[in-house]
Amino acid sequence: MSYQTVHTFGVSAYFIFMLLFLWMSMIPRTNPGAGWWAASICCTMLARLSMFFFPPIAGQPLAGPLYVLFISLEKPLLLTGLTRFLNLHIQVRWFWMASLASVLWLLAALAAGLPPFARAMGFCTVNAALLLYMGWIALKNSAGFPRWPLVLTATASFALSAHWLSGPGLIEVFPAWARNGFVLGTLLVLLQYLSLMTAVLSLFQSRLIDAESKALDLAFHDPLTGLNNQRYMKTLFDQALVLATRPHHVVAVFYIDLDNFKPINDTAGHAVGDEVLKTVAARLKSSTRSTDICARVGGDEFVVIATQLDEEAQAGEVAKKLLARLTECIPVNGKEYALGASIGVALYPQHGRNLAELVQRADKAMYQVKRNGKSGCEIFAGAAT
Ligand SMILES: Nc1nc2c(ncn2[C@@H]2O[C@H](COP(=O)(O)OP(=O)(O)OP(=O)(O)O)[C@@H](O)[C@H]2O)c(=O)[nH]1
Repeated sequence: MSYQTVHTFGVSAYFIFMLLFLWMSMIPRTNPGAGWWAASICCTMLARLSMFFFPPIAGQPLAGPLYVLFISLEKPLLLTGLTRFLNLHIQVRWFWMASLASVLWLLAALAAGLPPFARAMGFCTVNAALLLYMGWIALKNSAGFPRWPLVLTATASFALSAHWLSGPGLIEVFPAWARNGFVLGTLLVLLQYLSLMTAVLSLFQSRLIDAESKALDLAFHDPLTGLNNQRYMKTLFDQALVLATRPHHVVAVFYIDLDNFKPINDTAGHAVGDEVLKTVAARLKSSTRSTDICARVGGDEFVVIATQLDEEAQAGEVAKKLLARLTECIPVNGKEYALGASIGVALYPQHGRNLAELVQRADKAMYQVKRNGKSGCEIFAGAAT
């Protein structure tokens, strides 16, 4: 591969990568690292461009300084991008100081008239050390981030580190390595940036999926107890009715209002009240079948729908079971809290043909229990259970 071909390929590939990183940095909430990496690959591209326009083989005085300048900017930008991506609290000024030290070394070595090998060795060692550090932090902090892209970043960084470290020695022994080394370097840099790009996109994708599932969860569930919310209860009830095609099939709606819940809030605090509500929800779930529907429809109000009962009498048994579970003491932070529950029951199809009717009648039956002194259960129309 000719000198021009190597650098044309490098510059073109870096340019495309730079555009992609720029694009990623503009997508809201993609990742703060992407902008830094757009800047760092821009420096790599400019470093290559300087080699293209001022080839050192033609003895151009600008080639070396421009290359050194852009590479010295690239490494701290690259590392800063990684610290932003991984949300690390590392003082990035050390990266800049290391890069500055490598440039100062070059100037001092030039002034002292040191041979090219010695000059290059100091500069390359600093770059190799920064890349080694980059690989190490990518590996060490990959938990909670896309693992395989970061392992690839670390691998490419370690390989590039070895490449920088061995470069001056190899060029001394095999001068042709100056060109072959650029081919290898270009491929490794591309691998490193490709892995970073994959990491940004994978993280973005997993955050999107998380946000979507959280939004869905909020749309269908009560955030405190995790039970279904009122809207989703209606959907589930409609689905249950479609399945309720067996003759004599009964669906029972239980409207549950906790008794004396307010005093718990007032004396022990809202946080304890929340824990009590969560325990109530867990007890409702554990006392019903997986095909039944449990929903929180108000502060201390719940609806349970038993979807697959064979006969009316079973509804009374379920109500008693729920009452017994809910009136057991609830332990929170080492203290026990006693609750009661008033439960009204309405049956499908006897008491209503749709959920609104059934809930309204179960609610009416629940109020009858409250009027009769609380903590009990009653089927709509006054039939005692
Ligand atoms: N901790 C907590 N309390 C809530 C929440 N939502 C509503 N509440 C409270 O629940 C209480 C419900 O009021 P009531 O039903 O009158 O209380 P109660 O003492 O059970 O009254 P009875 O039903 O007549 O026995 C109110 O004090 C609300 O502030 C919540 O999410 N968390």
